[in-house]
Amino acid sequence: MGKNILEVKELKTYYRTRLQENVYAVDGVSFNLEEGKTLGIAGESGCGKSTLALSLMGFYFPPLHFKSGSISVGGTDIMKLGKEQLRSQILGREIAYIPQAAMNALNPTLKIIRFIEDIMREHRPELSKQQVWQMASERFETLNLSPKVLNSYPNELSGGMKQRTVIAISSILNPKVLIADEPTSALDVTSQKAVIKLMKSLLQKGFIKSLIFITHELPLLYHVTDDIVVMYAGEIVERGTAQQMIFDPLHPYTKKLMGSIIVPEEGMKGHKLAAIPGAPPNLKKVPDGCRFAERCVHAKDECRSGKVDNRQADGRIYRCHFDTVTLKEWYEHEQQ
Ligand SMILES: Nc1ncnc2c1ncn2[C@@H]1O[C@H](COP(=O)(O)OP(=O)(O)OP(=O)(O)O)[C@@H](O)[C@H]1O
Repeated sequence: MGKNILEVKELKTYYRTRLQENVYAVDGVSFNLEEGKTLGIAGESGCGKSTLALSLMGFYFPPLHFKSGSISVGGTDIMKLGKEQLRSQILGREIAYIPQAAMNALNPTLKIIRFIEDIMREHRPELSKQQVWQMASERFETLNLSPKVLNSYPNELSGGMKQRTVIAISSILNPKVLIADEPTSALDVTSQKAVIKLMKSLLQKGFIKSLIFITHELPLLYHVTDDIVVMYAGEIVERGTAQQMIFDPLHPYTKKLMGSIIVPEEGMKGHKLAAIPGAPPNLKKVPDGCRFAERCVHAKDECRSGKVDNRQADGRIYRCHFDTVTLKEWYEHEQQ
């Protein structure tokens, strides 16, 4: 086993709405990420993926609040740091985040090099403008991006190029963990491939040490990530290798989610999350017992009360009342 770059233990974070209600968007999440590994996060819309990403960055600005748990990046518990320490020592350097639609948030009046200068002014004030230019153009070249991009305005770049530029900027300080939230959505297939290639090359060249990839595009998760976690209603319901999760899911929710791509690889193209009847529970008041029970065709009375513990099987973890033999029997019957 490699060294853990990121360790998350029983993390609980919530939104406090204007009506003073709490939305428990991340509710007891634990996982580790090893050096050199890529972790995919999947789940339907609203299950807490983006909130988990924000929470890992320590972005606790109202309405988002930290409740409990720990987040350790490269051995430092970031929840024990003050806001200023977090900003100057951790964000961008140790852990970096590319939010959804980040490429559309670039200030259109600034040339790309200005964004990099801003980062360097904060983190490497000893560098002159010329040195920043030199460093940025070398980095862009190594990543197969034309250094000419540095002199361009965001709206002069295509969507795919803009996204690759955002990724190159976000990783300029060589963070140990890079979190990319839906980095390929709204891109055509060729641009998606270029973005994936870029992220792989960041890892191969050692500019980042690990990657968290949040996406709805299941085939991408299979091709890009080593492991996948599936979130449901603020919790991780299963974690395993990409191969296990896609071709041999255990948790009934993972099974439904992955249902659309348990077909030969050729047919995987274009498949997105399968529609699952019903809707996830309201995160203001989560039900007792298994949160998926209301939508699970296999649910029994015991699923609707008490605590559901994690189970371990074949090196993976899943949160369900039933053992693998029972689950696999059900799934075999479903296929007949
Ligand atoms: N600013 C906010 N205030 C209150 N509740 C919020 C806020 N942002 C998100 N939520 C709620 O938190 C829960 C988790 O949302 P989140 O955006 O993390 O899910 P997600 O899995 O990333 O979804 P998507 O794939 O659509 O981005 C949802 O119930 C959502 O409605």
